[in-house]
Amino acid sequence: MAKKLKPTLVIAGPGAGKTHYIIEKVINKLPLLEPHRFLAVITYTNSATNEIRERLNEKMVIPPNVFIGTIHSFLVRFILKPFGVVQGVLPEQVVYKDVSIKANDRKEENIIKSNIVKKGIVPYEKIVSLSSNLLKENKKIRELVSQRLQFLFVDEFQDANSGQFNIFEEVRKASATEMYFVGDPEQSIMTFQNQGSQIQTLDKRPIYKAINSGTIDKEYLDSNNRSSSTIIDFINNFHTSIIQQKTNKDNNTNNKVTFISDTYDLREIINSFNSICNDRTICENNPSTRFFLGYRRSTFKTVENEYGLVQKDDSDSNSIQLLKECSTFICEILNRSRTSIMEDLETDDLAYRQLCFKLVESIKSNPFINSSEIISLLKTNFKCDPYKSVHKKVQHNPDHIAEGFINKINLELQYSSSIKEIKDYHLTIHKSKGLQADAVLVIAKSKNELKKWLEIDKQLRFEDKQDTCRVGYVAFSRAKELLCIACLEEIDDELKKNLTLLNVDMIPAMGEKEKQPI
Ligand SMILES: Nc1ncnc2c1ncn2[C@@H]1O[C@H](COP(=O)(O)OP(=O)(O)OP(=O)(O)O)[C@@H](O)[C@H]1O
Repeated sequence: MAKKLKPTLVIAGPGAGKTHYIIEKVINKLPLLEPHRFLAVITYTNSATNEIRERLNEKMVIPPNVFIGTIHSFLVRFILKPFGVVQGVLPEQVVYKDVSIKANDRKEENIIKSNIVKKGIVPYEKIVSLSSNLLKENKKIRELVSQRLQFLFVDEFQDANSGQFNIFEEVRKASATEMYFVGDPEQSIMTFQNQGSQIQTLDKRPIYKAINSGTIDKEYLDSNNRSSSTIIDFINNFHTSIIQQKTNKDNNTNNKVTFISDTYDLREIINSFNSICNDRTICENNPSTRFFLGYRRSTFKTVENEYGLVQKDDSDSNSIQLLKECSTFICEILNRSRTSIMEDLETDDLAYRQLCFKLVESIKSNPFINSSEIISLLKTNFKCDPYKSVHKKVQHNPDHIAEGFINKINLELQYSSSIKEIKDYHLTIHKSKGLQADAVLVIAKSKNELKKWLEIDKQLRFEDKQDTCRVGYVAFSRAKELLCIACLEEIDDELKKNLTLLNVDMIPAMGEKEKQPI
């Protein structure tokens, strides 16, 4: 009998090169990939998908039986498309979209969701449960999926929720897929996914279930190719499963982790951070990239123009991406699948793309175009009514969807022209995941938030359902050479003592008068 395939869980901290690891592994496995089977890499963000694709592309022509994409696109392609219609859980034509439902309770919401699925509108969050049910209830489907998948890689595994983990478990049980999960439990910040009552303490989350599972092999990567030794020593205080070693030989800076003290004023904090960056007695090298991080988007919003900070957003600005955005917008606003729109218009794929291109061009040529103008263009070109709703309790606001689309395209166009010159970004800590900068300023909005960020008691970190302590960890670990921390509220002596025990330097803020250039 063939040896049972055990998945491997690779636990790796920040800067360990998780993407690098996956790319190397994929390259090693490709010669073994059978032509009728697939190698799939599941990522959690579009930027990670693009990075893996680009980096593989540099080394080879990516074979057609390699899939790289988000968990939702993976489930649609490998489970819902091939088995959803034949099993009668989905109609022939479907559109997958974000849906907002005004229901009185959870039960009514679920009934509405099931009703609209029958009409071909599949809310994103249903993708996981529909796929999971198909696998769980049908052994044959499990086997077929596993036979089709020779290799499965999951990046950012700490972000997999229980529903997704159950799917990987079903595939594992079918025993034909070699699986690798790569992640960092300390960067598990699930509260962001809006999972409400489903939020669990860290030890109950899938990555910990996997760590404690006898059916999964474990590997630990303890290198950090990103940060200086002072920053690594600092973040090592917090990690619940790894003590990292510095491996980046080119990063020899020894800047101390710094707390900007004696001020709670945002402008004073920013001025002080910039002056530390410019002071060669404190910051050895001139940082060429700087991140300004806060929990909320609004933290730096009021000062972004004053300091020339740019809000960093997920975007990729090539024309294929723009066309994809446009097609998603059209399906979403019309509540129809791409295929059914094309069938009604009696056009082919090329003509459909030309129509999409027309919409993008209309925004390019007039950035001030408004939602009603876009909707009117859409009605003329696609001969459909965007105001037709699918269910009276499912919110459908075409003007809002159109505004979102116009903003997105404008942002991407603007981003593509400015990306090369901009070096200073302000972003939420959640958005900074996976990214890095030479110098990082992290601002806590309150002393309680800061206190949680600095928590070193492993048990309390485990129990933090809100993930506040891990959000701090993600922020701290973005820094390559200089890490500065500040707080918008006065901190007490206990916190000061904690900072000192963590070997953090306290540097008093400079006054408003001495405003520093970036
Ligand atoms: N094996 C390696 N050799 C040299 N440099 C590497 C290696 N792996 C990664 N790096 C570099 O180290 C830095 C951090 O890597 P990367 O961003 O891939 O880490 P990560 O594990 O994804 O971190 P995070 O969890 O914070 O997202 C990058 O500048 C990357 O180019």
